[in-house]
Amino acid sequence: MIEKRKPLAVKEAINQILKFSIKGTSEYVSLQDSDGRYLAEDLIADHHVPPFDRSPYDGFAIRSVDTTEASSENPVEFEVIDEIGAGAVSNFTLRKNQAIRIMTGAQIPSGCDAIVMLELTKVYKKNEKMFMSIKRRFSSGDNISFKGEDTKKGTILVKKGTYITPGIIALLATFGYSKVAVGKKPKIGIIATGSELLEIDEPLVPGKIRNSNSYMIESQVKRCGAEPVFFGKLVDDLNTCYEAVKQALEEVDFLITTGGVSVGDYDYLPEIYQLLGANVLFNKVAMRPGSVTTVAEYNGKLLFGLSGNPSACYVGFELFVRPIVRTFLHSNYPHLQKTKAVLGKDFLKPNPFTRFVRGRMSFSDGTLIATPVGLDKSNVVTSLADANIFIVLPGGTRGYQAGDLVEILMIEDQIGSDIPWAESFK
Ligand SMILES: Nc1nc2c(c(=O)[nH]1)N[C@H]1C(S)=C(S)[C@@H](COP(=O)(O)OP(=O)(O)OC[C@H]3O[C@@H](n4cnc5c(N)ncnc54)[C@H](O)[C@@H]3O)O[C@H]1N2
Ligand code: MOO
Ligand SMILES: [Mg+2]
Repeated sequence: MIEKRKPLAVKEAINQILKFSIKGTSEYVSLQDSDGRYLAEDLIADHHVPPFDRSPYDGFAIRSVDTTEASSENPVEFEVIDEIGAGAVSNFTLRKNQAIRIMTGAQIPSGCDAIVMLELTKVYKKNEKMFMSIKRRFSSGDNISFKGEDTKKGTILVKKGTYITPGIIALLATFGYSKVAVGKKPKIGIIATGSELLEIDEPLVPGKIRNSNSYMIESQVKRCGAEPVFFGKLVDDLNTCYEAVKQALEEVDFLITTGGVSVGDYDYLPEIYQLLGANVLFNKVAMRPGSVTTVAEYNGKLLFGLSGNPSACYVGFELFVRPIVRTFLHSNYPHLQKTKAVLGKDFLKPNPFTRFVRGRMSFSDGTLIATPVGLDKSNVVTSLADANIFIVLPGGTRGYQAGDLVEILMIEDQIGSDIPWAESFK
């Protein structure tokens, strides 16, 4: 008799897995290599920015008090006593009606309390000396970029657990982080099972297809910030697969298998979990695609038994593996971001189980549109190329029409969410 599996609600399935989520260790990498990683320590300003009062313009440093009488009819004359570019510091202190020619980024000279842009001055020479005149008044503080106006020393600028973007790289460089503490990438083992699978460079022969899942998973593993370790594609043979799974488990933090997880004659994963003595958390989820997704725990390590069907495999990864990886990486936002969008075209299939329709988001006049892409079948591979969202259609509904408001999960977003999106789902 075929085993009858009891489907678990998606929310329950994710909660079961999260119980086994762990934070990984951290490591130091060079600033350039920290791109796209997750900060393992707060980024703190260790000095004021800017570190000194500086000029935001190319112009002249003056004392505003000397401009009190300046007007278009009464230009006020200044003697130019020095000139400095960014990086240079003037040794002079401004006295009455003196100016220093100063370029953008240079430190404000002592005595100066305002900067006049070059365009507002007339520059001329008299008796071998440089002069300039201005025709308007300036107030103290005009055009000065003050020390600490960007940020003050000691401010926590980015919290640990944040995904490192180019803007954060700029801050890390500003504060001299030549080495950056980041969450260590988990090693994720990948095993593809299936006697029908060909290598990607093999020609097609009757009954066989090329292995696409393991490459897809490798790419998903990298997209979510982990390190893939491919252990090969295996024929459907119990002993071969069991030995490979057992060996791989010793070398990785998490293991993903694809295929062989359903109830068929050559689906050996259920037996492998038994032989290992692994604790199966669930082997059926009330969702489409990916209802056969199985997750087991073995000595604290999670084994993700993803479906062999490409779309089901893809969805299973994003829903179940991604939050575990992101937690491991110290992210404070391990969950997929969820938002609402307007359905771009009819989706009339009734939904006994919660459905994760591969879709693409776009904007139209400021409205977020979610359009299903390709055939909505679990064995379909082509729809994945265009997908950047899952449209979540809750179980027990009769289908949806274009214009309906639907919830979407953003699978290409790197920031994530601290709110488990599945909380509101059955
Ligand atoms: N009697 C039942 N049959 C099936 C059930 C069920 O509940 N009762 N569930 C169906 C569902 S739902 C799914 S999903 C699939 C899951 O199958 P498996 O995870 O056991 O995967 P396989 O049988 O190994 O392969 C399924 C399908 O996927 C293709 N495949 C496998 N690996 C790859 C790969 N690396 N790259 C590309 N394509 C791959 C494989 O050729 C098959 O076509 O079971 C249903 N059956
Ligand atoms: O697991 Mo299957 O993908 O529900 O079609
Ligand atoms: Mg099968």
